[in-house]
Amino acid sequence: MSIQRVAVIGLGLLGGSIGLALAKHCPDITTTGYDADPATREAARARQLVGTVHDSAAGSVAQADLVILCVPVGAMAFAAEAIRDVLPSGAIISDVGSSKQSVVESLQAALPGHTVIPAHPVAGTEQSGPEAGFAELFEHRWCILTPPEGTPDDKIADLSAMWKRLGSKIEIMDAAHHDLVLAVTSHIPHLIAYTIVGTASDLEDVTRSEVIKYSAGGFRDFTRIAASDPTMWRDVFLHNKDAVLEMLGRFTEDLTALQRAIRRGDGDALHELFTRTRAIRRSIIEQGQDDARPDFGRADH
Ligand SMILES: NC(=O)C1=CN([C@@H]2O[C@H](COP(=O)(O)OP(=O)(O)OC[C@H]3O[C@@H](n4cnc5c(N)ncnc54)[C@H](O)[C@@H]3O)[C@@H](O)[C@H]2O)C=CC1
Ligand SMILES: O=C(O)C(=O)Cc1ccc(O)cc1
Repeated sequence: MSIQRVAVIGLGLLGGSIGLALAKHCPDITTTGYDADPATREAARARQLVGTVHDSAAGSVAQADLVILCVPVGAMAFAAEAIRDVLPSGAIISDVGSSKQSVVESLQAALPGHTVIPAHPVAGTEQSGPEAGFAELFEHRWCILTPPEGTPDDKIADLSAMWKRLGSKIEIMDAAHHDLVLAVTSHIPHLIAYTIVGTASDLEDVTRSEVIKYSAGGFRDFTRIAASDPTMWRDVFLHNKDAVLEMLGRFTEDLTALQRAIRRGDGDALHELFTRTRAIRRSIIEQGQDDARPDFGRADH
């Protein structure tokens, strides 16, 4: 049976975008929603992010055949516990969290006997909150599903079909593998951006105005990433701790090797690495995986 009633818990960037995308691409699907923050519920009503915004999590999921938790990964367990007693028995419970292993564990613990299919739409911006969402966020983007062993195939097919209707491409993988891959492709890049922007602004002989004035190049891209939501990213690092620390160890070794090459004047080592990384960027563009929308994710979006 295809999905007909979707409840969205958490009506910020991701939850709001899902509501708007369902309205755009799946007008046959009824949407309800809830957010713990009353001001966000008001804004969600004003923007019509979902069909009906409820004042309780329980009210929003009572009729749902799919519930999508769109809250920071550290809040997933609380959000799941809040619907435990009212979740319809056949409903799929899913989420959009940026890390998956700890999320699947807490959802299964909070909702025993329910079908849990974690998902990660690899689509977002540095913005957050109910004003930030837009219907096109998921178009041409990957959505990674990490169903635990034993998940019924028809439920995976139903959830995949819905994400495809929102414009996403589907990949299925193990939660632990997801967390390692995303640690190196998303989480550590964010950590580097937070670090470099922090380092630059801490320098005693570089004034804040100089940081702003000369941030036209690569540094400007880092400032966009470093403007990402502090609560969300705190939770990602605390909940994907092992994978992040593993990849951070490798990154630190590589950084040390570069430090040595610079100190020794080893231009060949630098040139070899920069040639390799340039080829990676070019192959991403050739595969059409770069951002086709020039204004996508920019601060002035
Ligand atoms: N921001 C991004 O670019 C992406 C974020 N994600 C993931 O999506 C999730 C949501 O992120 P955003 O939408 O960006 O955050 P957001 O901050 O825009 O929205 C989160 C919303 O959850 C609400 N909330 C928190 N605890 C709650 C609870 N217990 N019950 C109900 N509502 C609650 C907050 O009030 C807030 O409105 C996170 O897990 C994040 O890792 C995934 C892909 C991209
Ligand atoms: O804004 C950007 O560049 C992002 O990288 C957005 C993003 C943030 C978190 C995710 O889990 C997925 C995508």
